[in-house]
Amino acid sequence: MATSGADRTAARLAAVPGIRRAPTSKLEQYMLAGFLDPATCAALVEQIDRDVRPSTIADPNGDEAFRTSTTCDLNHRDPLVSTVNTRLHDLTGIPLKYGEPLQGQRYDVGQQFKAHTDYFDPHGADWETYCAVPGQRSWTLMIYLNEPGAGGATRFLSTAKMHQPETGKLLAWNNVRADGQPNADTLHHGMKVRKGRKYIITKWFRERPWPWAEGELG
Ligand SMILES: O=C(O)CCC(=O)C(=O)O
Ligand SMILES: [Fe+2]
Repeated sequence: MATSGADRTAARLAAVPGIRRAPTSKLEQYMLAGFLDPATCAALVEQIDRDVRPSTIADPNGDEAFRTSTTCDLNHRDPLVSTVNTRLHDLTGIPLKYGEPLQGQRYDVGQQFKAHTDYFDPHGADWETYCAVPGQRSWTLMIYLNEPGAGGATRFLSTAKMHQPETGKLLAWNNVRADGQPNADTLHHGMKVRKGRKYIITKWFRERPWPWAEGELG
């Protein structure tokens, strides 16, 4: 049976020239500067600006200000989106069908995504809605598309590391531990932008295939 291959992703990432592993045993995390060139980043920013909606969260916790950014559902029939998506899959070694559709996120001044994990709570009310078909999220890949004037770092609480936005830089981590359970040490905070705007793209991988529409993956 085909599998997502997510368990082999760390070894594959570790072999990428120029990549750095976060110096911690708490989570598997990698950083790669300049993964996307500035022109590609700028073109993605343009696409995000054309079509944003308020960002959402699973299992709302009553805090209306928990995630205040906007989100763009990128169009996978667009050649640029499709090329970037394929590159992210090649990097991880995870087949295309195990990926969620690529999203863009935009943060204006004062907007943030408070400390959260990207995996879904298996006991949460929204588990069925988000995970019945594709299962849990495994890896997260995110890429900074620009450098806001101030603020907008991604802070990992378990390592106390603040990842600063740098155009084209990729950040990757495994949301699942070696024993298959969600890794709470992946808790992270998309910090408030203080000046300018912040743009990123986010790619999440699943344990099982995503229900892609016919022809959408090319
Ligand atoms: O904006 C960031 O730095 C983090 C974004 C994030 O954690 C997410 O979209 O899940
Ligand atoms: Fe996140």
